[in-house]
Amino acid sequence: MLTIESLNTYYGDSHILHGVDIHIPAGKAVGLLGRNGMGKTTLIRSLMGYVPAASGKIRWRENAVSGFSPEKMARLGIGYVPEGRGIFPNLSVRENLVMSARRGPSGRNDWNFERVMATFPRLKERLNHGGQQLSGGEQQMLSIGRALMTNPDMMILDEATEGLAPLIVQEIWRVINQIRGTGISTLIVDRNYRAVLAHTDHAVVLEKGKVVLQGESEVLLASPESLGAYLGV
Ligand SMILES: Nc1ncnc2c1ncn2[C@@H]1O[C@H](COP(=O)(O)OP(=O)(O)OP(=O)(O)O)[C@@H](O)[C@H]1O
Repeated sequence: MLTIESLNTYYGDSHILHGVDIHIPAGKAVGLLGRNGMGKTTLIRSLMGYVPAASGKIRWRENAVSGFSPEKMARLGIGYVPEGRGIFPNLSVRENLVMSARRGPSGRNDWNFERVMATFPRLKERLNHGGQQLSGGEQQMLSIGRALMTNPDMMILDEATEGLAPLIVQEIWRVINQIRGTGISTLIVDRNYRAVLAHTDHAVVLEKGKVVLQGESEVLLASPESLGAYLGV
């Protein structure tokens, strides 16, 4: 569904991504692992069009989409939940959700307001609160809810559980599981490598902007020593 080939990205003179290849098949969940600063967020920002890649190819459903804007990538069906949450703090929970609502590119419309409410009961109790009045966990749920309201075919979640209380973290993973169960492909970055491996089909490890290890998540989870060198675990 999404294929990245030989991606090279720079910030100024700093060469951050070195020929990265990643494939995310339709309906599959892929985890992106690596220590801080290894290029995970840069990879996501490059593929979404926030940071232009210097070279390489990005294909979505067999179409070349390299150089597309973030808006265009979102319209193609990629829901992005950025690190640090992308919500409108001055709008209410309801407004944040309703303004994101649209049919997916393939016509799917099953993620509507009611379904998002059913998925996040906490948000239902906060509908008229402003985005800035929410707790960190509620903001994260709202950010995921907004992406779901666009009826995407793929969701990208960057550090969705960062800084949240354990119960809320569990709740977020529950929702990620649910999203996965509906056939939406996912690309997941999270510091908790065990949780990532438990919720994905395949995982890719980045070190200094290079893919240094990849494999089936189940296999990597069963032999974490192979990850040790790269994740410091
Ligand atoms: N806007 C920027 N300008 C210059 N360098 C940047 C910028 N953003 C990130 N970097 C550098 O690019 C490298 C990769 O950062 P990136 O945020 O992609 O890593 P990451 O694996 O997502 O780590 P983290 O978990 O800390 O977010 C780091 O060396 C970082 O300092």
